[in-house]
Amino acid sequence: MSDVGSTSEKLLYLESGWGQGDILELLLHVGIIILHPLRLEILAYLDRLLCKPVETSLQNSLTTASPERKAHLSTVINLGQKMADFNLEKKYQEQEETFFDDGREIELLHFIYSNPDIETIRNSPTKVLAAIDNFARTKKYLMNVGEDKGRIVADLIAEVKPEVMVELGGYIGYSCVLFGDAVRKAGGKRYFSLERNPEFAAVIASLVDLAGLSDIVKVIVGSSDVSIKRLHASGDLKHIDLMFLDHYKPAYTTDLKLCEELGLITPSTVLAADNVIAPGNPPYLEYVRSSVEQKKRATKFGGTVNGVDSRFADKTANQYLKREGKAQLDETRVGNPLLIYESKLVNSFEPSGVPVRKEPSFVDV
Ligand SMILES: C[S@@+](CC[C@H](N)C(=O)[O-])C[C@H]1O[C@@H](n2cnc3c(N)ncnc32)[C@H](O)[C@@H]1O
Repeated sequence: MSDVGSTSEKLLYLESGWGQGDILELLLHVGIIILHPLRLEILAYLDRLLCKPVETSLQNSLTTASPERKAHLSTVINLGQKMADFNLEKKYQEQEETFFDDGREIELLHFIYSNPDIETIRNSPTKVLAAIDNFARTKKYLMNVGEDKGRIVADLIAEVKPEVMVELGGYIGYSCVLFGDAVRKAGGKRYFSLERNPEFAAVIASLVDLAGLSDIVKVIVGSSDVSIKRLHASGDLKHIDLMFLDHYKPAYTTDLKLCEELGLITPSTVLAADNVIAPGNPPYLEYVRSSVEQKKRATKFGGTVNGVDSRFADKTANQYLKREGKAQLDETRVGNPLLIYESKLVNSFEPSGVPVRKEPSFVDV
């Protein structure tokens, strides 16, 4: 243990056969594991709350790590609440009992295309987003990521510069237009928007075309797991540099594990997951924060086939029941238990102005 605390640049190397006992347990508990083809590198990094006394030296090991090593970090950004003031003028309409799939998505298209200034909107992602926001502020609520949380991911795109980005859950295309534009500006090649509802997917495609982003954005219609497998099998998707998870909450974990199993997620991948605090996604948070040992232990006991974790409220589990029927999720997926994620909570606001409730035990970064 003292080796770890006093190590600034030196990294510990462990052969992939496990069982190194307490020291490993400690490192897995507090650290990031950087996966290497031949051996596992463990780069210790402590949350402020977890182990303050050795924070500095271990932080140094992070800051002095070579760019190559840093590039191997798998990162999970969990979008939560930011303490900046929310501008009430930007507040979306209240979310009603039925807040999507009631015709409002097509209404949105009529609203935008009947704008007398439509020709000035064309080929401008910013103006398309403003038009969508205008609808959601003055007409009906839309379940978009919105300006505040959207900016966090757009900044992340500028930093990560993904060649290929995937979003799970496109809805009417707000995140797709915002992030597709950001990926293009960052020099990226492809933005895949995976959307199960064909009507919503058609709305996305229409607004992507209006925004002039058809060269970079590809809208994929179908259930995310099926689409991921097909894109991988066809060779169209070989690696995911950045993934935005914003679809069916119980599918966050199963889809992430699928991507891990297919080798689409590597230690350089960054994940941004929306709504993990509110409405909340305990199984996903648990998975991305688990140690290798915890994951291995969990897989021994197995999951349920085609089941939805009982921690999800009925409302979440049945959100898409009307169209899609009962969710079919393969909860037996094991993913790649050797991947460990560094997890950060980024605070923000819902577009309705509601600050997402903070998780009691979480560390802000
Ligand atoms: C919260 S909305 C996405 C909002 C969008 N990302 C934005 O910010 O503009 C969730 C979307 O995920 C879609 N969805 C739900 N389950 C899905 C699945 N398994 N595969 C693909 N799309 C799914 C829904 O149809 C819905 O349009």
